[in-house]
Amino acid sequence: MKIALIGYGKMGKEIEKVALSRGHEIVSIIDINNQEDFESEAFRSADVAIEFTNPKVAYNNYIRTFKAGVKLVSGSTGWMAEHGEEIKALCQKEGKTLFWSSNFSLGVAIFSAVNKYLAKIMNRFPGYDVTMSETHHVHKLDAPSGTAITLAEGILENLDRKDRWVKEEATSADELPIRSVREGEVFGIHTVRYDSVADSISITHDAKNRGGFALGAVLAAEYTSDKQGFLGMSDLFPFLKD
Ligand SMILES: NC(=O)C1=CN([C@@H]2O[C@H](COP(=O)(O)OP(=O)(O)OC[C@H]3O[C@@H](n4cnc5c(N)ncnc54)[C@H](OP(=O)(O)O)[C@@H]3O)[C@@H](O)[C@H]2O)C=CC1
Ligand SMILES: O=C(O)C1=N[C@H](C(=O)O)C[C@H](O)C1
Repeated sequence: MKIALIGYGKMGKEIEKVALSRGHEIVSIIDINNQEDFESEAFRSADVAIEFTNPKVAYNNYIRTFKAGVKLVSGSTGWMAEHGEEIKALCQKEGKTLFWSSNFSLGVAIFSAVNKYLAKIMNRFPGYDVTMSETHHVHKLDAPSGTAITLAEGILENLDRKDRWVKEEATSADELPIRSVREGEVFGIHTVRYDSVADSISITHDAKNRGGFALGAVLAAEYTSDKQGFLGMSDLFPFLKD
């Protein structure tokens, strides 16, 4: 498969390694200094573009990729609140294609399913209150992490006594607090914790490197090459749905 990379930072370089190891060809690499390449023949020849940049530029990259007629996989976080509805509509009504996930690692796909199941169970156990925390490297621009927001949404959909997530501290019982820590070069740790007066139950995903995110992104690209619409991990792994 012919793959274009948009963003050649920590994730772009990791994805290049995984893509080459799986027999794919990298036909174009777009970073901040060669934006004109969105119009290049090489970029247009890609079966799929994989985008990992930052919250501020991701939306613009999506629009330029759609204009070039190239299918897109993206892991950029922090853009969804502002542009999510428009991008979904372009995919669902205008024939564009984006596979997006806040976290491409297979471990987080499994963790998300367990998180939703645990939240459902906790409807029967009102003595437990839930909190979340996420820890990442100091270079990260967004907080809470995209993964933490997705996990929080999974809890809100399934646990009746919580209505919304908030940053850091809850001020009422219906709020789900997410604490964000930035330290060193941590790849990404997410914990969901239920506390009662008697005990606590925690589930944690701890990424050991960026290889898992990169593998998931390349698997998503392989899946997306002959699909259309707004896609996510529940399309790639339908057996993890509910
Ligand atoms: N979904 C998932 O599984 C994962 C998601 N992420 C997310 O992916 C994103 C990228 O992470 P990471 O690779 O660690 O970040 P990096 O900062 O290491 O890489 C981002 C790259 O994008 C470049 N860039 C900046 N602006 C543009 C632009 N307009 N067009 C093309 N490239 C541009 C940057 O260049 P320069 O440095 O010169 O600005 C940099 O090389 C973040 O939003 C992060 O949260 C990260 C890991 C996993
Ligand atoms: O910026 C990162 O590094 C990561 N970002 C994603 C997120 O915001 O959840 C995924 C992963 O945790 C690494």
